[in-house]
Amino acid sequence: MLKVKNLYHSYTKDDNYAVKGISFEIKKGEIFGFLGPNGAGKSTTQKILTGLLPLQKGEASIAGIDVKKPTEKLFNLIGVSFEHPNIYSKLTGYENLEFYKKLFSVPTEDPKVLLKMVGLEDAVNKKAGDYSKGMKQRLVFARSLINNPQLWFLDEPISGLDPTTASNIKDIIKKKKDEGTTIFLTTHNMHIADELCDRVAFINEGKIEVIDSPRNLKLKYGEQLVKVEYKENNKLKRERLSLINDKDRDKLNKLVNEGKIETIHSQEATLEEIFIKVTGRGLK
Ligand SMILES: Nc1ncnc2c1ncn2[C@@H]1O[C@H](COP(=O)(O)OP(=O)(O)OP(=O)(O)O)[C@@H](O)[C@H]1O
Repeated sequence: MLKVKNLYHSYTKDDNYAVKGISFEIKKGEIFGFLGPNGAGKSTTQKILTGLLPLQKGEASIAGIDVKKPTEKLFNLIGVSFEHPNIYSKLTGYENLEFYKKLFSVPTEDPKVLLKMVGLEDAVNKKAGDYSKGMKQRLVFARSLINNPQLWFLDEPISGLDPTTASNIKDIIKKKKDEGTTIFLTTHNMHIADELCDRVAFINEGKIEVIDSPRNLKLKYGEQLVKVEYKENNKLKRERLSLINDKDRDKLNKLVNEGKIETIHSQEATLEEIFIKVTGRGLK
């Protein structure tokens, strides 16, 4: 669905690159996470792919359409939800979506259905300028679905939302994936990446350091450990035991056979820990 090859971008049009030769592909129906700290080059890449910045160097195509020469056909295929809402403040939520709808030449969704889906049914006729920050974010999120996009760009879709709203937004993303939508998710929130993404790319200083599924990354870079609590001489003991180290495995087997274990938990590495291991820096 999306193919990117050797993409570069320089804001100063010299060899000072914000994006330094990145390549990746996203398959239809996949949720692909673009994970990296501030200034890594995530937004720059997303802006090139959505036609907001010109493609200076490299290749990119969406469903076979060259991003270098964006056409109406390409814009009909994509949806973009930005982190920082860009809306018409003087129009109501409903009017914002009605206006946006007219920009597409493909069948569009009913604005009221979309607004209800993101919990804005009571604010349909309220001026968008009077919406709270989270409401504006949900309005932009709903708006990005108006053309029922095949490739959906999401930039920090749950940042700053309360837990219930965030959970609703995550459910919508999962539902869209089940319906076959391909999703390019930009974030520095490792939890959402871990929960939603089929594969993630770690981007740092304009370069992709690694691309894999969260599960494979955990298996490859994480230590396989279990945390056990057990009683010995009437005292509660806690230990972290490796599943690959023979001595620790023997100890674990002994504790299991003797029936001493009170609690046991696997200790997987988080994506953030793996990111630090791979890039030598944190995600924030
Ligand atoms: N309009 C601009 N003009 C000049 N340099 C820019 C511009 N926008 C971004 N940059 C620079 O390009 C680099 C990549 O920035 P980018 O916004 O793509 O990072 P990001 O990964 O999206 O970060 P964040 O998580 O903070 O949004 C940074 O060094 C940034 O300072």
